[in-house]
Amino acid sequence: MSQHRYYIVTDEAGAGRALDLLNDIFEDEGLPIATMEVDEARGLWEASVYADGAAEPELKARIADTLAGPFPGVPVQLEVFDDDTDWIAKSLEGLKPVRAGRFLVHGAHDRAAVRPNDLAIELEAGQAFGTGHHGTTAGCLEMIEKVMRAHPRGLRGVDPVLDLGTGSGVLAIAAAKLGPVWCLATDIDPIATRVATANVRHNRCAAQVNCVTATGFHSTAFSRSGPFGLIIANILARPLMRMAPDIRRNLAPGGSVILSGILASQRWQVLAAFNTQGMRHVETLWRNGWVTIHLK
Ligand SMILES: C[S@@+](CC[C@H](N)C(=O)[O-])C[C@H]1O[C@@H](n2cnc3c(N)ncnc32)[C@H](O)[C@@H]1O
Repeated sequence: MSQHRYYIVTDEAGAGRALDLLNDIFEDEGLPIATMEVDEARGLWEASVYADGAAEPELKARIADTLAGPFPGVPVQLEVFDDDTDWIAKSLEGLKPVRAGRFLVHGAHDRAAVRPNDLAIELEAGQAFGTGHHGTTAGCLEMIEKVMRAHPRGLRGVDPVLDLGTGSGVLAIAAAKLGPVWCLATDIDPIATRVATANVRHNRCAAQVNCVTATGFHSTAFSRSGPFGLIIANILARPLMRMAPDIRRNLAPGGSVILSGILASQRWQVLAAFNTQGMRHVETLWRNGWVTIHLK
């Protein structure tokens, strides 16, 4: 199936503003929205909406309408990815590797950037979200390191880990690179599960990470592998709120939850949904208009 990316080129602040506006309109339709830096020297960023299937002139027009006020004269551009396009590899082209805490997420072309103390995650080409360039992924990487290093019972306190909505597998790989924990990585999208499996192998974490296709908690893999000491879920605010009772049920006593895919404006609603399940807020990280929340 082909995929389309509708995007505008702007600066960092503009990309953040476009991200908020596009999320307000298109989040409910489940369309992935992302910002990324495309030219560090010139300070250029792109804000993009991704959609599957045939190009939709109507969608392009709605995006243009949404952005017309704050971005007068800035055209909405269209890029088409066909089945053979390595779009993650493409999104990594020309981009510097991303640092988040001790992690360095990079493509094969940037192996030389890895420093001796980095926890390097090399992502193979694939059709799944999670290159580290999105604020939610970077926020989760940073939070995973904080939570896993600070646990009073050490890594035993977070083992096993669940990465719900694994995409490229980047967060499960990050958890595995921090130490000897076992991780269940699930995604609703079988293509993502396939890509994650390949990335897990490529990063030599296959003994620690098992990738499974599942919608929410609808799989016996959860009861077989859980309860979990750490649940990481970078999805979107509404599905996360709906899944709050399931997340709580699958959490081990004293366990931690890291949530992302949440706009700053949605933070209180998400916290309320998880407070109702008896969980309390520990810390929030902000990145490019997105928040990453740690609860216990
Ligand atoms: C924003 S991406 C996050 C990918 C990666 N974990 C990261 O942090 O970069 C969200 C992922 O969640 C998956 N997803 C969405 N709804 C889901 C659900 N109900 N159950 C499992 N996975 C879901 C999507 O297919 C997508 O791969």
